[in-house]
Amino acid sequence: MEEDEDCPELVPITELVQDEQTQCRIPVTIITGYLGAGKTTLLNYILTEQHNKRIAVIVNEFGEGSAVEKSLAISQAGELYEEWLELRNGCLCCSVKDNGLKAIENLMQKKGKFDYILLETSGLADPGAVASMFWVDAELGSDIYLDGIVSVVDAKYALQHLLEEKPEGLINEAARQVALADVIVINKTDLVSAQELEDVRSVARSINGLVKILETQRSRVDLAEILDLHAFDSLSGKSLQDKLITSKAHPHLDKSIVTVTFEVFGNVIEENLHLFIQNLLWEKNVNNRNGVSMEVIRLKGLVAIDNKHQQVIVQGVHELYDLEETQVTWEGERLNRMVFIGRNLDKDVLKQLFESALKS
Ligand SMILES: Nc1nc2c(ncn2[C@@H]2O[C@H](COP(=O)(O)OP(=O)(O)OP(=O)(O)O)[C@@H](O)[C@H]2O)c(=O)[nH]1
Ligand SMILES: [Zn+2]
Repeated sequence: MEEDEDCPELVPITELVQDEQTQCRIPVTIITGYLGAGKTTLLNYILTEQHNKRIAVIVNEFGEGSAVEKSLAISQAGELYEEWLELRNGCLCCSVKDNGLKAIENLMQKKGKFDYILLETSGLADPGAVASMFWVDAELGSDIYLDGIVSVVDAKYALQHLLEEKPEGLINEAARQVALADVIVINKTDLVSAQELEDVRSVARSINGLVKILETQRSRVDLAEILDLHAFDSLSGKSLQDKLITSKAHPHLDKSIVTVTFEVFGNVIEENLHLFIQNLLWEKNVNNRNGVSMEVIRLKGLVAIDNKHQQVIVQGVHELYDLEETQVTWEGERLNRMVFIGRNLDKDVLKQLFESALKS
């Protein structure tokens, strides 16, 4: 068994600039996806695949009434272990805030550290809510951090789920899962034609312009494509406009979830940036040109704060957001990059508001 002090060994070279704190913390990847899409198949595949990580899997299913235990599978070098995770009220989603993470941490103390945690949310759960909870805890000094959100999509039924119109005000859960994802696994490709697959791809793309899309049968993915994404602590590299892979498909409904990005040079005044984000996420009083309130599901940004040498990352999931200073110092031009995924978004309005938060 490994020493508690050991860091995970598989640190990607590109991430070595990460702050040291992150390196000893344990990543959590949230696996989401519509009912029956192939989440459990994916987890089983990962657990039985040879890898040199000690991976803990937590399944967050609803509907077990007063159940107080959750199955927790731990795999190491292809060997499986079963553990039980005790949760006070049986629902991880509701327990994470108080004792869920504690339970995971206790278990780690008992069993030695895991290198990685995978958390399957039930098919109808809002992954944003689960993500937010890990995030909140990170601020309390937990040694667990959110690495990314992987959404499994059923190639056969995706279009039906994604394009289904919901009553006014309600958001389409399948679309929300795609909107929040850092990686989409389009599974069951054996059940559809090349054209159908292309349609699924392009609708997913029209919702989330930055997401990485993988295609699988029986959820057999390359683990390197879904683990260690550092999706919540980096927004680096190429220009957003290059990164943004826009789909040819036009969103099918006005209420569709879309991705909006822009880049602006300058220094943003921190206080103004908070106001801008809070109006958007909390007050929800930022309207598009048709006077409809914009609804942001996911927000990411790399910003140049006035008087700060370091690049700052902005992350938002639903109403929760934070600013985090990176170890990277601005060199040359200070280019702010923003990404918004949500409904009724208006790029021009968002960009203008951001520009008015800049130091003149
Ligand atoms: N044809 C086909 N069937 C698949 C594939 N992957 C998974 N399945 C089947 O799809 C069904 C659902 O898979 P699960 O992995 O249980 O899906 P899930 O997302 O965990 O389902 P819930 O937890 O109920 O939401 C199972 O019967 C799988 O055997 C695939 O690539 N092709
Ligand atoms: Zn499942």
